[in-house]
Amino acid sequence: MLDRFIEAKKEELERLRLQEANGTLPAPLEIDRPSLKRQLQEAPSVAVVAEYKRASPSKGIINPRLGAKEAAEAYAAGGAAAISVLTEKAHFHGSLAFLERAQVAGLPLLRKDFLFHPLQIAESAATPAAAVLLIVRYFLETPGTLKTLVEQAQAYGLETVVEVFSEAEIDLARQAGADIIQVNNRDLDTLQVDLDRSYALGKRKQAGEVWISASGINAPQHCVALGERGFDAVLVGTWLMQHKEPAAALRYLRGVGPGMATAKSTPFFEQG
Ligand SMILES: O=C(O)c1ccccc1NCC(=O)[C@H](O)[C@H](O)COP(=O)(O)O
Repeated sequence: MLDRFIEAKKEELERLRLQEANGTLPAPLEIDRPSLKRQLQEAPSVAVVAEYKRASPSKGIINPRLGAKEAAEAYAAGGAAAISVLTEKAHFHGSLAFLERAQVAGLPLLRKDFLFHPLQIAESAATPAAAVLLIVRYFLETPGTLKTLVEQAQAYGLETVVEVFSEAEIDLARQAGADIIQVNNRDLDTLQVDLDRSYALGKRKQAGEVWISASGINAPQHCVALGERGFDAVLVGTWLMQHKEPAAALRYLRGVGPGMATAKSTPFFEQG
């Protein structure tokens, strides 16, 4: 699957190379980007990063009628700590323009895409994104490139969310300087989700890191269980996008009703 995602990026990279050669690459936005890390760290309970996702390889079309601006407003009203925006076009029907529209909520924005080239990071810096996603699996043979991209993003004032699937990938993420680590519960080949991956890998969290569990989260009990294992945040897309009232769905998920607090605790921390 990851190879298919890279293949779909060929045209985009050609365009970016041409823009660089012509001197028409968009300039970095000179704005104060809110910190995703701080926002997730300071949340009193397990934070929700709510995702704007119109379609996906696992579900096909999810909800093309909900606009990015409307979704962002609903997510903010429902208490999201940050918003993830899928910008990948070919498989997720995303667009960079969605980042501009989602900006209305004033929350940190995560650009979710398949990013592996410095020009894609440069292009991200021209958007209001606060952070970009980097998937360790793309850099198993070239861990130096992951480090370079993390540093390039930082130089632009962008944070990085570094996604892992295994213990070995956590080590690579740390070697690259990652301090926001995301465990993806979805197998990128079979597309099956299994929260046990987060439950197992959560034990590797170290002090000073922010951890996010992503994919397949659709119940307050998931947030409670992940909070008990030290996760600072959950990232939820499909379930919120499918819901008629995303703000209400988000409140339900966050357990803001009586007796449903999703406490954050750190019982399984590794010694850093
Ligand atoms: O969502 C997919 O089908 C998918 C397939 C292959 C690679 C990535 C995929 N999703 C990207 C994501 O990281 C998810 O959108 C995110 O974790 C939210 O997941 P969910 O709440 O299950 O929509």
